[in-house]
Order: sequence, then C-alpha cells, then structure tokens
Amino acid sequence: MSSSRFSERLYQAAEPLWLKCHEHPFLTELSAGTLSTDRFIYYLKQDYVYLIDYAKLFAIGSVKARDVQTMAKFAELLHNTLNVEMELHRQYTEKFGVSREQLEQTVPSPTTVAYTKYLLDTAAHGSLAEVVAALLPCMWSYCEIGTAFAKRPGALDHPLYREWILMYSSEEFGELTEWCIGLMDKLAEGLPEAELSRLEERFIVASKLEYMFWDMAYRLEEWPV
Ligand SMILES: Cc1ncc(C[n+]2csc(CCO)c2C)c(N)n1
Repeated sequence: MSSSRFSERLYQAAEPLWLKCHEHPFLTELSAGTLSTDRFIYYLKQDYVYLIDYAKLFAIGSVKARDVQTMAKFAELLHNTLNVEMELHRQYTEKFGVSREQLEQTVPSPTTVAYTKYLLDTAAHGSLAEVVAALLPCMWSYCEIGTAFAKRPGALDHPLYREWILMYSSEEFGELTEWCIGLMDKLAEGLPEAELSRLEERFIVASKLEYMFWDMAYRLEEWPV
C-alpha cells in the first residue's frame, strides 16, 4: 500500500486504538476459547441491534452513490449484513435458546446507542466520503481481527467461536473490505485538508466506539438507572 493513499493515513492514525482492541480481554479470551458464554451472548444480542442500524448505513450509501456500480456494491453489503452476518448471530443465539424475536427486542445499551446514533448522524448530515470513513473501521478492524485469529494455533478448534472467526477471516469479507478501502481512497482524492481531517475524525471516533463496544460486552454494560 503506497503511503500516498488516504487509507494509509487513516490506518496509521487508528493503529494504536486497534491494537488496544486486539489486547482487550474480550478478544484475547475469544481467541483462546475461554470467553464466558454470557459475555458472548450479550455481545451477540447487542451486535444484532447494532447491525440493524448499521445495515441502514449501506442503504444510505447506495442512495448517496454517484454511479450504478457503487450503488450495487452497497446493495451487496446490505444483503450480506442482513442475510449472512445477522444469520450467524441468529444461528448462534438459537443454540442458547434466544429466539429471533428476543434478539430483535434487545434493549440497546448506552454504548450501542452512542455508536449507532453516531453512524446514523453521519449518514444524515455527511457526504458519501464521511459515510465511508465512519463505516470503514467496523469492516477493516473486524477483517484484521478475524485474519489474525484464524492464524492462531487452536483458535479454530473451539466449537463455539470457530464460526465467528471463520466469518471475519473469509476471503469474501476480505474482498468487501478491500473494496471499501479503495472507495475511501477514491472519494478522498483531491479533497482539501479541512475535508480530509473531517474524514479522519469520523474514522477515529468510529474506531474508539469499536473499542468501547468490546469493552461494553466484557462489562455486560447496563443502563445505570
Ligand atoms: C460493533 C461491530 N463492529 C463491526 C462489525 C462487523 N461488521 C458489521 S457490518 C459488516 C459488513 C458486512 O456484513 C461487518 C464486517 C460488527 N458486527 N459489529
């Protein structure tokens, strides 16, 4: 990756935050197969309602796109989120006796509200480039986590966490992430520094919210009142 690419600047700015995610006990325990199931179920339920809002971001990306190819790619991502990623969550939670209705009725925690509303605010008020900057850490960081975990000895042997790791380390998911990174670079081309730093801010805030999401799940966060 050439250093002139805007995505490289984003990566460097977010790297310390992403490393903190890799070191978070939720993820180190997940990759070691020792994460408690109550934490994992809590995460899946919160992530399910998170993904409902996140999917809307792809729909809005499709609306804001300037060409049919980009529209189609966002539609593919929307389809993938609703039917592949959320299906994994439905299958996982079914094993623990949580129905689809219960999943959909999950009360979003404070961190889930913060993250999803931040994304939807970007979609409502931002340019297509801002939307892509805000959604990219979610895809890119999961791709990095999935790929790193798949290489760890024994990580794929765990009967519960295997499917999760396989999904995020899959080739198809890697290609979708690469496409989003490429789109970010294309949209950033020729923009003035003031605009670029606005994009960087969206990317960094979303990266911080990614960290907070892992932490929320580990703490089984509840509303204080
Ligand atoms: C908090 C949180 N952040 C990122 C993802 C990962 N993710 C969300 S949408 C999407 C793209 C295609 O479905 C991916 C990879 C998640 N599940 N939950």
